[in-house]
Amino acid sequence: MDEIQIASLLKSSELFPIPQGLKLSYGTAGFRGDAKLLESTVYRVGILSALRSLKLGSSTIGLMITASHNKVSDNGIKVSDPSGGMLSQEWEPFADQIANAASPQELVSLIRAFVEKEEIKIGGDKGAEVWLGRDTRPSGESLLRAAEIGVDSVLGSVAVDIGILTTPQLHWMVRAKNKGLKATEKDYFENLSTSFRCLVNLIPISGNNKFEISKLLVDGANGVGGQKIEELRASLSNLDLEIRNTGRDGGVLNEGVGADFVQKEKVVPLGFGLKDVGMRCASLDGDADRLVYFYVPSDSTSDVKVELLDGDKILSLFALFIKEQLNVLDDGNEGKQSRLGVVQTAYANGASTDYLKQLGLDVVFAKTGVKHLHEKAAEFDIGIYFEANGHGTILFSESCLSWLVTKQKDLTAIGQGGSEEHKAVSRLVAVSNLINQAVGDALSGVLLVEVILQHIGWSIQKWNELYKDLPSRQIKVEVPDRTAVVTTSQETEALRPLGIQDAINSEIKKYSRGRAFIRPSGTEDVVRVYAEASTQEAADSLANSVAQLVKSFLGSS
Ligand SMILES: CC(=O)N[C@H]1[C@@H](OP(=O)(O)O)O[C@H](CO)[C@@H](O)[C@@H]1O
Ligand SMILES: [Mg+2]
Repeated sequence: MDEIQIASLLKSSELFPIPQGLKLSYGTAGFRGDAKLLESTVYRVGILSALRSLKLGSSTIGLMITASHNKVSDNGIKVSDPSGGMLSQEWEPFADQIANAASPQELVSLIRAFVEKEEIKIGGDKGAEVWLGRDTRPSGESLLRAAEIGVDSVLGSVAVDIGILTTPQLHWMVRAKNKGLKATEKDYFENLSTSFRCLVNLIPISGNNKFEISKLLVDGANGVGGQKIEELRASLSNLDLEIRNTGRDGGVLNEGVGADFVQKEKVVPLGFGLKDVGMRCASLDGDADRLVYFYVPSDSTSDVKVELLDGDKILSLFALFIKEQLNVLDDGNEGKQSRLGVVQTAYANGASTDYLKQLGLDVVFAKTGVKHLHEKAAEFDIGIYFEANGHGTILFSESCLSWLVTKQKDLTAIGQGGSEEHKAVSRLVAVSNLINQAVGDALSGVLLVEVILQHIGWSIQKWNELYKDLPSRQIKVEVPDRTAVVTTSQETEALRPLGIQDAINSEIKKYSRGRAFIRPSGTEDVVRVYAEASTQEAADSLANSVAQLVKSFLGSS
C-alpha cells in the first residue's frame, strides 16, 4: 500500500470514530446493532468490500444495509460475494478485526497487513466495484453514504447506489452482473413474471383443475418487501394479491407484523384477524428474504391464533413438486435420477424431517444461518434448503441445469415438444429461473408456492395436512456470557459447559417424542433453547426445564 492510499484511509477514517465500548461480530448474518452506533462499522465494511472486489479481479461486490426483522431503530450491513452468495467465511475474521479497530492508525495497520497477506493490488488498471442497496429504514441513507466513503477511500474504486431494495434483489442483481446478464431491478421483475407465467402455462388442464384462484393476503411487514410485491403485482396475471402492511399506512417496520413475528409468536400480524378466517395468508420479513404462510382456523376462538405453515412446510411442498417432475423424467431413463437433496437445521420440526425421509429424500443438517445451508445444498444436483423461520431456496447445479436445457431442446427436436417429459423438464427449467439462486427470496418463494398450489389444486388447508407439526417451543435465555456454550458441529449437543448435556438428556428422557437443544445465538446476546414433544404442554415444560439448566450452569444476567 503506498503513501497516498494510506493517507486516503487515515483521512476518511477520521470522519467515523468508533463509538466507545462498541464490540461487534460478523455473526450469523453480518453486523447488526443500534443504527446510531453503526456509521464506523458500515464505513469499514465499505473498505472491506472494495478490497474483496480487487481480490476477485474487480468483480462486483454487493453491500446490503438492513437489519432484517429487527426493530426499526436497528440497522446492519452484510456483504454479497460475486456469486450472489454470502461473503466467504474466510474473510469474516478480518471483518471482525477492522470493525472493532480502536483508532484510525490501528485500522490502517490491520488493512495494510491484510492487503499484503492476500496480495491485493490497489491502483491497478481496473478498480473495485461495489453495489450498495438498503431497505426502508430511515437510517439507511446516511449509512449508505458512510459505506460509499469507505469504498471511495480505496483508490480507484467505484460505489454504485442501486437504491431501496429487498436483500434478495441485491444478491440477485450482483450475481446477474457478474455473470454478464441483464442485472437491473426491472430485469429482476421481468425474470420473475416471465418464469411464473411459464409455470402457469404448464399447469395440466385435465384432472383436478376446477381450482379457482383465490385471493392471497400478504403481510408486507411494513417494509421493503410489501412495497416491492406491489410493484411485482402489476406484471402478474393468474394471481390475486391483497397486500397489507406496506408501510404506507402508518405501520411501523416489524412491529407486530412480519414473518419472524408470526413464526415465533404463532399469532396473526396486525391488520389480520377473524375477518380472514380460512384465507390463504403470507408474511414476509423486514428485508423480504423470509416467507411463512398462515391461516386463521375456522374453529378459532381467539382472534389471534394461526395455523402456521413455516419454512419446513414450504420446503416440503417444493420437494414434492420437484420430485414429481423428476419422476416423470426418470421413467424410461434407466432409473437415472438427478440427486435431489434437502437441507435443514436443528430447528426443523421433527415431523417435517420424518415426512421428507418418507418421500425418500436425502435429508442433511447444517448449522443455523443460511451461509451454512447454502453450502450443503450446493452439493446436490438439485438442493432445497430452508430454515424453519422461512429463509430458503432451491439450488440447481450448473451440470444439472445444462442437462435439463439440453433435454428440453432434444425433445423439441424429435417432435416431443408436447410430451409429459417435455413439460416436466420445462417446469424444472422455469423453477430454476423463478427461484432466486443466490439467497432465499420471499417474492420468488410466494410465486412458486402459489403456482404449485394451482398446479396440484390444493387449498392452504390441504397443504397444511402434509404432516402435523410436533408441538415446539423456543425460549431465549439471557446469560452473562453466551460464548460459554459450545456445541457440536450439528448444534444438537452442548460440549460446554461440562455436564450440561447429560442434564439436558435426563430431562428429554421424561417426555414422549422429546427433543431439545441449546446454542448461543449469532445475532442476539442470548442462549436459545429449542424443545419439541408430543403435546404443547410437554414442549413448554421441557423448554422451561432446559432454560432453568442454562441459568443454573451459566448464571442469569
Ligand atoms: C432460531 C433462528 O430463527 N435463528 C435465526 C437467527 O440466527 P441466530 O444465530 O439464532 O440468532 O437469525 C439468522 C439471521 O437472520 C437466521 O439465519 C437464523 O435462522
Ligand atoms: Mg431477513
